[in-house]
Amino acid sequence: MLNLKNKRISIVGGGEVAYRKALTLLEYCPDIRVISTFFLDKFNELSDKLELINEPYRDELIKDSFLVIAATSSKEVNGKIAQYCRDNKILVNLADNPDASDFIVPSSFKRGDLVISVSTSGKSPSLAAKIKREIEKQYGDEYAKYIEVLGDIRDILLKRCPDNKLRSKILKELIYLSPDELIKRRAEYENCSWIKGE
Ligand SMILES: C[C@@]1(CC(=O)O)C2=NC(=C\c3[nH]c(c(CCC(=O)O)c3CC(=O)O)Cc3[nH]c(c(CC(=O)O)c3CCC(=O)O)/C=C3\N/C(=C\2)[C@@H](CCC(=O)O)[C@]3(C)CC(=O)O)/[C@H]1CCC(=O)O
Ligand SMILES: NC(=O)c1ccc[n+]([C@@H]2O[C@H](COP(=O)([O-])OP(=O)(O)OC[C@H]3O[C@@H](n4cnc5c(N)ncnc54)[C@H](O)[C@@H]3O)[C@@H](O)[C@H]2O)c1
Repeated sequence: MLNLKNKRISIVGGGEVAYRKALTLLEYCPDIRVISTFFLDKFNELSDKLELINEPYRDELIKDSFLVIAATSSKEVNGKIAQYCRDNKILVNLADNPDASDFIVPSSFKRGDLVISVSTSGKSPSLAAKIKREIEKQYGDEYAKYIEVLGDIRDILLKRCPDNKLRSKILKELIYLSPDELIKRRAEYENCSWIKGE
């Protein structure tokens, strides 16, 4: 998982594929520039979150990017973008060429800080999306809160339980508690200064 919070991403293209990648990446990065000669109408709904540049691709427009998605309908333009990125050490994904990409965008979903991603390494994006839909049903919205409490308890243990073995044992057991038991446990740990074994 890359931390993209302080990085710029550029997406070239304004069609269905560019839109899908923009929606996914907005979950991780607040600085996204989209460059295209034409934009689907639904991009207007994201105009306060994305920088939309209505121009044909040129190298200058992506020069300060950390990561670039080449999603135009032109293989030639996508290839040109890939070449520029390679020459300038910018990570690049080509929507039409997984083999020439530095990374592949997986099918993914979030429940708060829980991120689940599925990839078929480019063999079948449809299968990746199907498996994601199956897993999505098993991990509902309640997991956002659940993972938050787990994170709180882990922070407390890192500060107040100096015994590494004990800490690791507790952390491994916590994930089998129900959400209510977990919340009780957080309150217990919050109220004691040092956590020791029985
Ligand atoms: C997961 C997902 C994420 C996303 O896009 O955000 C994603 N594709 C999704 C859907 C999807 N894409 C396509 C279909 C039509 C049916 C089919 O072909 O199966 C469907 C199904 C649909 O629309 O439901 C067509 C397609 N896709 C690629 C090519 C070009 C090629 O392979 O050469 C072509 C043919 C284009 C053509 O015909 O010209 C390439 C890639 N697509 C990837 C990701 C990467 C591999 C991921 C992996 O294998 O795990 C990779 C390699 C590159 C990349 O994009 O990083 C997203 C699911 C989102 C979700 O619902 O969760
Ligand atoms: N990765 C995937 O999941 C996936 C899925 C389907 C298709 N594809 C591939 O992705 C590409 C895009 O698919 P799409 O359905 O979004 O296509 P699309 O035709 O809807 O959109 C292409 C976009 O590229 C823009 N464009 C073309 N030339 C440009 C240039 N020189 N500069 C800037 N913008 C330019 C167009 O204005 C348009 O907005 C295709 O190559 C397709 O083969 C990938």
